[in-house]
Amino acid sequence: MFDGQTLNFRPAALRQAQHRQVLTSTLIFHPDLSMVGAYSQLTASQGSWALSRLEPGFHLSGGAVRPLADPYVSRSGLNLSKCSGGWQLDCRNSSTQVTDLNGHTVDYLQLSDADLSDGVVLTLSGRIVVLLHYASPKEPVAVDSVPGLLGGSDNMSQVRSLISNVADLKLPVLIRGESGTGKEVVANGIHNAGQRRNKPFVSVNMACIPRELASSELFGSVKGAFTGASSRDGSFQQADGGTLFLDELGEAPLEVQTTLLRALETGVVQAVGSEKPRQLDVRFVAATDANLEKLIGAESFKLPLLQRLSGLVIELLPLRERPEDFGVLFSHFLCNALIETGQEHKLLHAEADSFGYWAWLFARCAQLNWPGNVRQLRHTANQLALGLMTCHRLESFDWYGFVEGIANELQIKDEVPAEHKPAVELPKVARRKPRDIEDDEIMQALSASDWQIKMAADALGISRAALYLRIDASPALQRASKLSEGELQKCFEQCDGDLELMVERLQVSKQALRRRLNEIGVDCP
Ligand SMILES: Nc1ncnc2c1ncn2[C@@H]1O[C@H](COP(=O)(O)OP(=O)(O)OP(=O)(O)O)[C@@H](O)[C@H]1O
Repeated sequence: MFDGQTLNFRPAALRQAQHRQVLTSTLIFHPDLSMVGAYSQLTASQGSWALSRLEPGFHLSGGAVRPLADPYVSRSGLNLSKCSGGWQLDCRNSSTQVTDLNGHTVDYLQLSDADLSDGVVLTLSGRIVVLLHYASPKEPVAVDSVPGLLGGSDNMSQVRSLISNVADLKLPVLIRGESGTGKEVVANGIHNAGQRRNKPFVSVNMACIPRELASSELFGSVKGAFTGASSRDGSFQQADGGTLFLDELGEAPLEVQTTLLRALETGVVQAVGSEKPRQLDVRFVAATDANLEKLIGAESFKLPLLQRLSGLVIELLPLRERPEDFGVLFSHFLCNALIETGQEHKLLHAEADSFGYWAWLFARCAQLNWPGNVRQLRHTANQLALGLMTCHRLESFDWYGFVEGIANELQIKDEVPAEHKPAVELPKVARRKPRDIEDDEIMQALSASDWQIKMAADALGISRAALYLRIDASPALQRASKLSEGELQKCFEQCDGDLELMVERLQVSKQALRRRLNEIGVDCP
């Protein structure tokens, strides 16, 4: 299959500019029926760049590539490499053609500093997505040195070397970063990279420890210590010899902070009702997305606790500030989700002509400059895999609708602009007659789209109105607007007002449910 076609970036086309920069590209491509997330970098002696004429016929001089099933992408993976003719990028396609997202063939592309700061997305021959952007020069760190932690950005490389430096020390580590940036992954990485890896890793959500039970939750209790007390270990004893992960540290009630601080300062713990203090060997890793300094100012967080726990502070940047990690993470989550739902053939063995759908999707999602967090990215990959379950063929999936849905969810105002139609022709979903669709399929589509009527209707290839009619006609399906006040009240109480849970139980659209609850005067967030 590989025909050795190569894109050639001629150094002559690299324009002079003021700043020394490193251009980094994330490549997602599809050689010989396997998909690869690769990472490469090209150093310019001086700034601004132009991608030059594309001349097929050069040979590959990059390193080996690894299949997506092994998500760790090595720095020695696919490289832009220098050869006598210039810079080369293996494209592995017989009709090498670079297109921008408008589908126009790009023969010569000049990128300004501003373009590169924002990030530029190109699709090559409908099967490779290149995300070009600036990054600063860095020392290579083995990308797989911390298993489970993906990404080759500066931030991830720095986190990896910090983890390696402290893994075997008992130094407490405080991990800071917005929600969903991977703090727990890092905490696990610290534990697994060190000598404690075969000992327990105990995670405690500090927000969930009731203030009146702080001591017994953390240090355990002996039988009869208080009414109903049984003899049990607390989190400290459970983590003896291993790591205690104090998650959501900023949410810990003050009483819990005091109890914790006392144990950290004395180095011993005493089970409630016991006379005997115990010395334990516990390594502390804490995580928070809270502004602890502000909390200290407001006297709701204790400064000495912060000082005790921040032997080393690891800062995780949000994904929007390290766009080069997007491709690797998305392809990893997507591949896992497809494997879990038994659909890996749709990606790993996709027909060559349908790979354009994936390339388009990656390009569009990369172009959203992913304002969400890593967890949302994983959720999106899962949603996509579920959505695809109702489509036997990739072309019958509503790719536009899906990306629009993501944009809405992430509150990105601009929808896919008309001029950003995909480089590949995405046929519209084949329209179907509503009566030809079984209730089961409707149920699956609704469930896969989280009961979002538009998304489900698009996936089924029928109109929204037709879907409502089918729901009304089927005894197995229901609409929020048709639920009785009593039914709603009961479910609201049973679910403690948790809207997500109610949607799951009642199997209706969230928006409609919220509307209906408001109608009957139930306050819901
Ligand atoms: N660098 C990464 N490599 C692989 N998976 C990641 C990475 N970062 C985050 N994830 C995945 O994203 C999801 C959220 O990560 P995690 O729970 O560690 O975030 P968090 O910062 O602890 O979130 P929170 O503050 O809400 O507790 C998990 O599924 C995790 O596996």
